[in-house]
Amino acid sequence: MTVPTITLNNNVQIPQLGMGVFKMKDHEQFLKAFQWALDIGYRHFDTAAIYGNEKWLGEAIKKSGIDRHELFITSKLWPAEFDDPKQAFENSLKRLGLDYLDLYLIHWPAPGYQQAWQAMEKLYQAKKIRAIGVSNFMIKHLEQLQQVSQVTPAVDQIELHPYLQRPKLLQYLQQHNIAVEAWGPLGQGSNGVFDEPVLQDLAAKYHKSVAQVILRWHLQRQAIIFPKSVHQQRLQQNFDIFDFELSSADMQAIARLDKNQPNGSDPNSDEFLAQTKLRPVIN
Ligand SMILES: NC(=O)C1=CN([C@@H]2O[C@H](COP(=O)(O)OP(=O)(O)OC[C@H]3O[C@@H](n4cnc5c(N)ncnc54)[C@H](OP(=O)(O)O)[C@@H]3O)[C@@H](O)[C@H]2O)C=CC1
Ligand SMILES: O=C1CO[C@H](CO)[C@@H](O)[C@@H]1O
Repeated sequence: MTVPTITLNNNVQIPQLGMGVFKMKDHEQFLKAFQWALDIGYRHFDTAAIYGNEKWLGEAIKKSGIDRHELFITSKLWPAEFDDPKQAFENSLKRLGLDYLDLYLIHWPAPGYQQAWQAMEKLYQAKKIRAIGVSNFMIKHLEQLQQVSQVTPAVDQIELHPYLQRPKLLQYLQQHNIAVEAWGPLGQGSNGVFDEPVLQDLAAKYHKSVAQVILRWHLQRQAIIFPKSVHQQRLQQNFDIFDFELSSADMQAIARLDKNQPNGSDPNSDEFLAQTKLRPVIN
């Protein structure tokens, strides 16, 4: 089955479902999970320099023999590398063994992101990246960026799940033609969302798992998703979400679960800002 695509604001097509590779720390497990994903039909992979596994992704791609043009590969610029985005980008490409990226994102809106964005615009204009975007940007960051940019971000990759739905930000992104990417679409497997009775009832109603109901909800909100799993059955399950549709009443029932409750870091905290100054550990 071919995953449906979303058309980004520069007409690039992105598969709406992919696989994320955050916290995939074991080499053999990584190679296995990638090949399972490819066999199931995944073609979109989301990584970042800070995940420390770009090299493994490159190795897995090469080993699989798949045509590069069939894949959609995203990586991200970590704030400690805002001083030289071109070098950081080239290092990512080298680790991935690729000669272009499909999507490259500013990972967090840490100080210096406007200048970093301008450097990314140059890489985009030089056609080394098919699309550029941002991650963890709130409305105020997008407005500040607009003042210094020539290129509108193609996507904003933000934490989203039933307990963190961000309706105002989503409305802003839609109005500005910026596609939504949901990170932690399953609440990172740790925020209790799998135990939510409303979702469990919907899972029983549609004969699907809670994870599938959540992922389907994201799709129907037009979000691009890349749930992470190192288990073959879960990778398959997370892919089997195109054969049912949640009713609008059920979409509304999930909308009522919003608690505005993030799992991720507060980008304004001292702890987080200190973390963004650490250079990625590269394998
Ligand atoms: N831009 C940013 O700041 C961030 C981006 N990301 C990106 O988003 C991707 C997805 O987010 P992520 O943080 O991984 O969290 P997810 O919401 O994708 O959850 C992953 C967790 O859920 C478990 N899981 C996966 N599928 C199922 C299933 N069907 N049933 C039960 N449990 C399941 C996984 O376990 P197991 O592997 O054992 O199956 C893992 O523990 C990342 O991999 C990364 O690419 C993530 C964080 C921040
Ligand atoms: O994508 C992410 C996961 O890894 C980082 C930390 O190691 C996070 O800060 C980031 O948002």
